[in-house]
Amino acid sequence: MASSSSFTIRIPCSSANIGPGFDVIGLALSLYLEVHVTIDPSSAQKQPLNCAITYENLSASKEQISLDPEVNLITRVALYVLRCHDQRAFPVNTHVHIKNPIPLGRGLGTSGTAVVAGVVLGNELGKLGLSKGRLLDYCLMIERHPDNVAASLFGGFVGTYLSELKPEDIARIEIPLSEVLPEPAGGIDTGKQPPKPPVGIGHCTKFPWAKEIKAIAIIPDFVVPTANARNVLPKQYSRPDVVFNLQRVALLPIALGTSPPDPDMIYLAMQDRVHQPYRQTLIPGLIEILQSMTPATQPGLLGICLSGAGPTILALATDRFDEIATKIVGRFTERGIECQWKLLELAREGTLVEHH
Ligand SMILES: Nc1ncnc2c1ncn2[C@@H]1O[C@H](COP(=O)(O)OP(=O)(O)O)[C@@H](O)[C@H]1O
Ligand SMILES: N[C@@H](CCOP(=O)(O)O)C(=O)O
Repeated sequence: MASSSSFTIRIPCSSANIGPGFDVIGLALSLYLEVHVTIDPSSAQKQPLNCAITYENLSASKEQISLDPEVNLITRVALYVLRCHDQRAFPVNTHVHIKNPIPLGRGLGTSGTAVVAGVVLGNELGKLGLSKGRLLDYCLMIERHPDNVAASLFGGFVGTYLSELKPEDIARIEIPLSEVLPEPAGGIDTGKQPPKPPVGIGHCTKFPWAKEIKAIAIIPDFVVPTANARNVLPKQYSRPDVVFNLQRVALLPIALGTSPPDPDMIYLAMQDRVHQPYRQTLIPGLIEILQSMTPATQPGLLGICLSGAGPTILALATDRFDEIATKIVGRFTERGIECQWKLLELAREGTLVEHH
């Protein structure tokens, strides 16, 4: 009889863009999604798709998270990876226990961590032995901008890009998400083979990070779904706005990698005209909040931006973390918005799997 086994997957959250690096730059931070997995083929319980999900503190989460393995993002992604390798269900009696302290829909990359978790879960359960580069391909079939998933998978401060693909491969990655992920079919296996990702969809480079820099995440008590925050962006940009961002994004890796950090250079390198101005329609007071804090008026502060698609504000600093956070929280409170804040560090290691 097959023996039981267990392992844990630990995925850091992410802050994408860091100002001008829209869909390019990502930062892995020290708040972790954990997925605890046990497989016990000797136990007699019968579950849909052989998988039971439990989620720690589900009642405390304001969002709806499904515990149906066909619907839950983590297990649905794992099922996609397994089905690409002709494995139709989870191993008999798989138990997936999710611990998620990362607030959902706030710009700290929870959908990216869930997608990475699902891809790594599929790889482990199916004993597929996929390389990290290939895992990224699978992530990019679902989360189609590479900044969050690359940071969460590889860790550190990363720059990412998508490859120029052949026309047939472009068609493969542009197919609707509903055709990639198995659609919930009430436990009935349609037997459909999902499309495998082309090889080498996206790539990632790690930049140096100055050891003095820490990240303060000010997390407002409301959700901005990333899809909504992408829908408010224009389809086209003026040349001056594009050049403005290019000039700053070229400076950003040097600015954040130089020790001791230069606050003026970092503040300048974190300015953006491509996404933040448009997202203020969804985040009351965003631009005023960003403009109200500068290294000249706030000692310890290096730079400030929207984290991912928001509404979280990311302030990079070397010192006076409490004071900086309290001021930003106060700006939201004036607008009737409650916040929590967290002091985070760079998560240099990305996703780790530990077998017990
Ligand atoms: N641990 C998780 N388990 C299941 N679904 C998740 C998990 N984390 C995130 N999600 C899904 O991703 C959505 C949030 O994604 P998104 O709007 O991109 O915000 P974020 O900025 O947090 O990535 C959640 O509403 C939920 O549907
Ligand atoms: N580049 C993306 C990043 C989205 O990050 P998230 O943490 O909000 O999911 C964007 O800005 O849309």
